[in-house]
Amino acid sequence: MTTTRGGPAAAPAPPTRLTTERRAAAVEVCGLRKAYGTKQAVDGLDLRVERGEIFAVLGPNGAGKTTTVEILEGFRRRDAGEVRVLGEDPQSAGRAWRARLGVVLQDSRDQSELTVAELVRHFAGFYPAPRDPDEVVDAVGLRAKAGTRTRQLSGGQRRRLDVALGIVGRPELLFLDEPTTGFDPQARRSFWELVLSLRDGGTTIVLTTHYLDEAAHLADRVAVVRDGRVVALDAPDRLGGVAARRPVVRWLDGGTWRCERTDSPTALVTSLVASGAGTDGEVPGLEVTRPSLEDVYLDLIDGGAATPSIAPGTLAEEARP
Ligand SMILES: Nc1ncnc2c1ncn2[C@@H]1O[C@H](COP(=O)(O)OP(=O)(O)OP(=O)(O)O)[C@@H](O)[C@H]1O
Repeated sequence: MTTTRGGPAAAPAPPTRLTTERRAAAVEVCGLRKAYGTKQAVDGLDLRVERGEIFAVLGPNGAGKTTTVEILEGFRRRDAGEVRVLGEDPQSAGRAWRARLGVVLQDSRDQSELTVAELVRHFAGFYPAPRDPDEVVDAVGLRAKAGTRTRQLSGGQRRRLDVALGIVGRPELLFLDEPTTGFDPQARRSFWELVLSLRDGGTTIVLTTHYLDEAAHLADRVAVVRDGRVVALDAPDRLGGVAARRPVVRWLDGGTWRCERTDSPTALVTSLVASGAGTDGEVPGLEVTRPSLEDVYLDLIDGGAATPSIAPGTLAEEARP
């Protein structure tokens, strides 16, 4: 499996045309637009998801993520732009195309008298080459609940069942919309392992999530959507560019918190020690941190509320809670 990592550019280069080559990309979107009345929900969005990658779509509430993903899934019509999903236009693609997709929606409330194993078996019957239903139940960690009626599942167990139904058809492309909402920490971890194993088995995954740690752990690349457009696209550890990732050194100086963003934290710490910052050779409160994906994301969407805006190489005082 080839894991695609992003190129050096922080901002996405808009595709100039969509290719007609079937294996070219899992998803290609160019100039996508969609309005609801006067609300422009998607406003010229471009992106490209490579085959075999986990691609996370991040953005604040109302940014246009669900609208975009629903257009890709063929559930919603666009106003303008070009879209290819597995080489076809979702607006005109047929049942054979749909069978190549797996969709795990944000909100599935259907209650059933069927047991977990029965429902997964039932769904497997819709696809030409399904996975073994029992193996799928195992893979999502529901073996102990295989004989339980689905209406008796907890929220997190129901979400695992949704994932089972999404993958039983052996999809080439899997859409996961906020898949771990309601999961306990252990369930999230084991779900992450499942998603990675699907990717390693060749499934392309488009993941929408509000959990930045989830995106950081899973995604090969992330797109940040704001106001219906992609404002940044890169690997999680490269998003925002080098400057956004510059380490921050914090320390206490005579009762005042100070911090500095620097490319050479070791040199700064050495100089602090040499300058006798602490009476016992220790620098009080010393901390060296690298902005997390969450810090960079918050900077991208609200212009810097998350991290102190410190020019490289300058000292700054910082209020601390
Ligand atoms: N069916 C609809 N009718 C009218 N407006 C809608 C409809 N669906 C979405 N919108 C509006 O379009 C904008 C984009 O919504 P969308 O659901 O795509 O955002 P989102 O990024 O998925 O948000 P969230 O993170 O809250 O799920 C929002 O302003 C929303 O209120």
